Amino acid sequence: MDGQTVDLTAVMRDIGQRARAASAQLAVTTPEQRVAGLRAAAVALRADAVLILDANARDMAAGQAKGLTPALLDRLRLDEGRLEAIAKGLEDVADLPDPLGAVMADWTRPNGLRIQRVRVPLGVIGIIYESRPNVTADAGGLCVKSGNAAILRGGSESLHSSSTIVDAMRRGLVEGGLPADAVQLVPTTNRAAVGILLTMTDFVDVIIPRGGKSLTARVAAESRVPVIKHLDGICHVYLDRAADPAKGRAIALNAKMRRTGICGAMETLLVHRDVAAAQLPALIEDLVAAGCEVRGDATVQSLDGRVLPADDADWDTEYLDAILSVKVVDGVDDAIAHIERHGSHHTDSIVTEDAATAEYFLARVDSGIVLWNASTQFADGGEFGFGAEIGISTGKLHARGPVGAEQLTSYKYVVRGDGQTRP
Ligand SMILES: NC(=O)C1=CN([C@@H]2O[C@H](COP(=O)(O)OP(=O)(O)OC[C@H]3O[C@@H](n4cnc5c(N)ncnc54)[C@H](OP(=O)(O)O)[C@@H]3O)[C@@H](O)[C@H]2O)C=CC1
Ligand SMILES: N[C@@H](CCC(=O)OP(=O)(O)O)C(=O)O
Repeated sequence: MDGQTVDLTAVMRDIGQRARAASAQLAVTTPEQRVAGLRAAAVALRADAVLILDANARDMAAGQAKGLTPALLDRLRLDEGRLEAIAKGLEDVADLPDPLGAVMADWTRPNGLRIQRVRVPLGVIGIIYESRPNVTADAGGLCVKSGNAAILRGGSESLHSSSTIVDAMRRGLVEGGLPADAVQLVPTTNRAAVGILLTMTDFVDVIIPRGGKSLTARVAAESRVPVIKHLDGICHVYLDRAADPAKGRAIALNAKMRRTGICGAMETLLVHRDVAAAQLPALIEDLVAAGCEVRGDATVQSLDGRVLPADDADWDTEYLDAILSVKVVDGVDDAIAHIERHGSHHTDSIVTEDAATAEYFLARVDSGIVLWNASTQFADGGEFGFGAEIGISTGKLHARGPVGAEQLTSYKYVVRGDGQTRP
């Protein structure tokens, strides 16, 4: 619909109304129906492989013409293997334990009233995310599994790919007995549609923004719908005085270089002053050999001539690239203070053999995920056993860290009496 004169508000309200109706239907489906719908959606994705890959080739050609970086093109690209992984992902989500209807607490009051706290869907979830077609299927699938209707607004470069994925999913959902409108895609790249979505309080229960600074600023300024933030990851690894050098080396290299463009990649390495000279040279050697640019404070620079100077802006930068800032700190309190000041409450890790220092760090660093002797790249729903993820919540309300099907639910109280009235 891009390029046409359309009443965007009417389009978005129609999407909202359909989503609301679908969410009411979904909320009372059985676990078996949702499994059948998701499995049928996976079958439909496989059946539409040629169409989807064709659409993706068009997105890729436009992305190349637009000058997208290799990392962004890789994010956008589908092939048969990736498409199969997406379909398999839907089946994995289908096979997860059903999150709905679980009785979380159950008690009877002296007056005989029986009260149960029961897990229910959130309702309609609007998800705004980058040009990554697999997120379209993962997010739609997790919403359906948890009985929610999804309104998906993927990145503009992925519109053709995401449209064909959503078309296939909707057909599959219907074949499986679920409403097609359980998953809808905003059919335009016009960012005004995002603005409308953020204010559709009658139809949308939760907004999940998954992206960087520009999206953050807009959502903070305009959203009237409650938000579960999935924002930037300025993630740290702290090498403590009691760090095992081999673990530190392996973790730092993996945290930075396994995939540099993801939100869980380490952006700043903090090193205890007492071990900087002993541990940093080998670690910098590994990073440089792997193609990483290292920027550091004066002490770090003195240890290796290839280290470029870091300035104040580096500590607040999410490079999403093969660049790392390294800072020497005076101890765990200094590291925690740095993370509090410059981090983004996403994922932070300590490397140490001292259990007391590790527990001190884990208790005090205020991030969705805190790790001990493990890479920040484990910030991922799949790695947590959630089957897939919407992303990593960097907010504190409702859900923190990886958001899977269970995190897309709320609860309500079901009270059963036999005629009680309140005195
Ligand atoms: N916490 C998490 O789970 C995740 C966080 N991220 C973070 O996302 C960032 C990288 O993503 P990036 O490629 O920059 O994504 P962007 O923030 O550029 O884009 C994400 C989505 O937001 C939309 N958007 C961006 N700005 C606006 C605006 N002003 N108004 C309306 N819509 C807008 C984009 O639309 P359009 O296509 O029009 O640009 C796109 O759909 C990093 O900071 C990364 O850490 C990424 C993945 C997961
Ligand atoms: N959590 C996922 C990556 C999510 C993510 O950051 O995606 P993107 O920024 O689109 O590359 C993972 O660890 O694989």
